[in-house]
Amino acid sequence: MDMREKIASAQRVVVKIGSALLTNDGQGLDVGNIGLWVAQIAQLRAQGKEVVLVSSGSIAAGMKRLGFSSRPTQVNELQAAAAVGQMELVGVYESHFEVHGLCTAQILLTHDDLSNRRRYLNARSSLRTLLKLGAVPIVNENDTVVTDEIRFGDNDTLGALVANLVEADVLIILTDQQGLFDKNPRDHKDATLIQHASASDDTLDAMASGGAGVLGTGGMLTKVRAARLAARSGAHTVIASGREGSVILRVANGENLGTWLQPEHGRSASRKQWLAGHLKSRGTLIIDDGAVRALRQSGTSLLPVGIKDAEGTFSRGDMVICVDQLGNIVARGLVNYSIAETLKLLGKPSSERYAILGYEGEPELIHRDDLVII
Ligand SMILES: Nc1ncnc2c1ncn2[C@@H]1O[C@H](COP(=O)(O)OP(=O)(O)O)[C@@H](O)[C@H]1O
Ligand SMILES: N[C@@H](CCC(=O)OP(=O)(O)O)C(=O)O
Repeated sequence: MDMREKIASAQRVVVKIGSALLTNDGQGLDVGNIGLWVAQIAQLRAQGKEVVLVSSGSIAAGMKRLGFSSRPTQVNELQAAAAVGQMELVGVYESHFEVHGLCTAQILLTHDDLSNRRRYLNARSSLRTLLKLGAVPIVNENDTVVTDEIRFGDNDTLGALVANLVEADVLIILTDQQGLFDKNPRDHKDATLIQHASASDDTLDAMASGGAGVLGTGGMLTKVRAARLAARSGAHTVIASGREGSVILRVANGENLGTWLQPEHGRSASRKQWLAGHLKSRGTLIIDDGAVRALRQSGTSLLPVGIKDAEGTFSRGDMVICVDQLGNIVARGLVNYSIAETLKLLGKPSSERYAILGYEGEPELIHRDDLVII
């Protein structure tokens, strides 16, 4: 399959729009272009694709509103600018998406939210639900509550983590350059565009280390690293110019624009590798024959009704092994409930979980996206 087919077959797309692009030469938000990107996202939605938008721009918008002539350097001033600007940013998006009959949702995340497994699952569940309900989630860093040490700092990294979180097929990073060049095109007129590379190619780092623009924070290096991070869950990354006409539609429909950074492994292989290599099992679920068949033959999620017993000390988000009643390993996956909750849910239909637990968790004990059949 070539680029055109791989990217064009993507069902779930994360679009990241950087500060360099979102602002009119540093003079607040570029409302006209935002309208054009929104229209393209609306078209992708009409094609049946799910889209999560990761948008920077709050600091740049707040700077204008608060009268800063250059980007503040103090964290508290950056936080103030972000808090003011985020209001305008989501307001602009909301009014543009409304024209296309789409509803938006604001998601502000911190590094901690994604490194803590429980919060990670909560964020993922909210995002999945929003996508299922047809809303367009608009994600930014929660700048108000973070300081230097715990910031993502740049939204490229955030975009990649969101791509991992929602298991996106493609991450499209829009910036003010046509893509990754072999050296910084701002300083070198003879720089040439890299059209296609493996995300894991470490020679890209030296090419990308030319620094950021005036408003952006990461430059190209964070975009290359973001592609590497996105590749860990099998996502493709395309870095392209947001100023190119219909860029989002053209990239998402497989046109050879910008820089395509390809993952080494496909999504399920990446997921398998990650589950196999990175997490220690914290417990075992003994599943009945019907559940074994459903997992093996239909690739379904694992529901509490198919569980005979559970052992271990696992919490929500931990990796557990699923075995049949003879002890043969069937699957491994990330469990949505702790051992105490699982023991209460054993063999029960999902519809009873509220009555049993007193709150509404996920219907699945392990979602099929978090499950690897052995
Ligand atoms: N090899 C390179 N290819 C393209 N751009 C580069 C390269 N090295 C550095 N850059 C710089 O990265 C900038 C884009 O990064 P940044 O300003 O952080 O944008 P954004 O806000 O969109 O994330 C470009 O304007 C460019 O000057
Ligand atoms: N959260 C910040 C974005 C951080 C940032 O500058 O990101 P980027 O422009 O993508 O390098 C904002 O909204 O201004």
